[in-house]
Amino acid sequence: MKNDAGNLAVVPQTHKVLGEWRHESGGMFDLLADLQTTLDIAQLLQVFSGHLQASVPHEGYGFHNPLLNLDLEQGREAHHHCSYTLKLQDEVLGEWRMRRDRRFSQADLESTENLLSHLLYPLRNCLRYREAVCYAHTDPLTQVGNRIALLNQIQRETDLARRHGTPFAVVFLDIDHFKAINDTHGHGVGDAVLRSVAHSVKQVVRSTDGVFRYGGEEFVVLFSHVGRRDALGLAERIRQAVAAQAHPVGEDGESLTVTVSLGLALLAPGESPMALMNRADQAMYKAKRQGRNRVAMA
Ligand SMILES: Nc1nc2c(ncn2[C@@H]2O[C@H](COP(=O)(O)OP(=O)(O)OP(=O)(O)O)[C@@H](O)[C@H]2O)c(=O)[nH]1
Repeated sequence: MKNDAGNLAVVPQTHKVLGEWRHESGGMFDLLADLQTTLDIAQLLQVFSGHLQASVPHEGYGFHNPLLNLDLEQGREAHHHCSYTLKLQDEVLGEWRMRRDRRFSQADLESTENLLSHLLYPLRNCLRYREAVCYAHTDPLTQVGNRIALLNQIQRETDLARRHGTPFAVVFLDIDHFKAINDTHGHGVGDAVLRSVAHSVKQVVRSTDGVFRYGGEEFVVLFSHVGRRDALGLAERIRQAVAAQAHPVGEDGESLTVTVSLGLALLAPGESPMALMNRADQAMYKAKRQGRNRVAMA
């Protein structure tokens, strides 16, 4: 693959762009208006690519921002590519990549750069919006999804599972005797244990599976496309991973371990997300009654 452009920082050049783009297609004002119509990054890039096609036909494009975990790709692979680091007032917004079968000429690159300069402010708005949504859906202590995020996702996953006839499992997880950890070692250690349990769970599950803090010392994990046997295996792996983790409690190298009780429920025909969660919660209490540090099925 050839990079015809290299990595350039695109900065807004409104004047130059206005003149050239109006001359080339007369579509500049449509572009500016269309770029204001969405706060969704994928949609924004689609709109942008659609406008760019008129002057610089391309087979595919991508946008990457590792800090925000964004890796969007559209279209197909092609032999030639160009990429631009998009910057606005020293803030790196991400990298725009474009691919096509034909080599990019100097005029193509100039048109691309000109149009990209109009993408910067709308793109920054989208990124800010995404950050705000992310923040509102993230538990600040453990950095996993919070209860709002859970309720949104469980509804979505239940709908999808029902539509496609795929299995869907919910795990309720509660740290055993967590109050005693707080009482003995203080809330700072309790908080550290919560963070590290969340981390252990995330290490076990796929990145597409959702991990959420339901509240206090309770977490919920959603397993899409996972049947009963695999869900049981995953819940058991979570239990083992948490139990294997040592948590430092002082300066002298002292550490403690914790265990978790897990309740597992699989979506039944016609069941609501709330009913499914309740069954998983009840199964978790069953695991507690049976002696803790175990997985119980609903
Ligand atoms: N450090 C810390 N503690 C919390 C947080 N949220 C809830 N807790 C504590 O979690 C503890 C939960 O205790 P209990 O509900 O009695 O349950 P448990 O001690 O884990 O006992 P079992 O669930 O029966 O095994 C309480 O002491 C809460 O104060 C938090 O964000 N940080």
